[in-house]
Amino acid sequence: MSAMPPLTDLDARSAVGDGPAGEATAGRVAPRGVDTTHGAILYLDDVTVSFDGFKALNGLSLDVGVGELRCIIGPNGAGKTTMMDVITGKTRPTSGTAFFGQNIDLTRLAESEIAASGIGRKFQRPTVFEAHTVFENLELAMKADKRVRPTLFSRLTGEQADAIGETLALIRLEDAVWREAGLLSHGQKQWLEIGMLLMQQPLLLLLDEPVAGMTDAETERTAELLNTLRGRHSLVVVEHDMDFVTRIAGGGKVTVLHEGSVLAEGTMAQVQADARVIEVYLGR
Ligand SMILES: Nc1ncnc2c1ncn2[C@@H]1O[C@H](COP(=O)(O)OP(=O)(O)OP(=O)(O)O)[C@@H](O)[C@H]1O
Repeated sequence: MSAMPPLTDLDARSAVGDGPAGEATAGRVAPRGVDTTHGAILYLDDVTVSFDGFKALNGLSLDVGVGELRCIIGPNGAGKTTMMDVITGKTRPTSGTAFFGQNIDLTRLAESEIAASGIGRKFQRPTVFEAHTVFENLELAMKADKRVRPTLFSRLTGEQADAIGETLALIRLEDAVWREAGLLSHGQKQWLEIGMLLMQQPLLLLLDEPVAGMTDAETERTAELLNTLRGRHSLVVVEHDMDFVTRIAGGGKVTVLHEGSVLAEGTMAQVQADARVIEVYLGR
């Protein structure tokens, strides 16, 4: 296990880097113009998605508040993935509206534009660059950020190195910083990918079954990580592991989807006691 060098040395290890001398690129994120003055970051209103007449989403309405960690649960086929696909522009609603803040109409933007506007998505399977180190993965993620001035073939600024150091601490991969990502455990790869998303400073983070395939210890650490992110980012987490959902939901809202729309919404205790939720999901 290689020890992590002081962060001041990190830029010296950088394979790619900053722009011409004197051009500040840290603190680099342009205002993205997401209007959240009404307190919500995501508004889905009466969204329907039909696949050849079959309604994967059927009049789905959902608001997520700024800084909220919203858990989405529901049986297989309830429409959870389709909902994420609508938010990220992968699937267009047949009808209904989807807004990021009050002003950004997600149904009119390309997937890349939505990502650039501040929505990050993590799919179920980790997709890290296996041949690169943990550090390089975080660095590449930061530099893939379209809002950052192109910085290939130059060095990291101190601020960028600090940002990587902070993320490493958050995802607890400081001891693995120079390890090839392909050598990490499944859980570590998942954390690294979350870290890669964080490097792009998303306003809204979508996580699809983040603890699937994790050990109990990894699941516990992931719960701690998400609890740390609560309030700093807005998060939507789709998950089937109810113990995990209980741990990250706290007293916050859990939304239960069923047949493409919201069946119930409330605290974990409230939805767990809901007879309809027990019938279609929890009681199975
Ligand atoms: N491209 C598609 N064409 C036809 N039907 C689709 C398509 N995508 C999804 N569906 C259907 O829409 C429904 C909702 O699927 P979706 O994947 O959103 O559910 P889910 O809640 O994410 O399920 P799971 O928990 O199994 O991941 C399912 O019945 C699925 O078969």
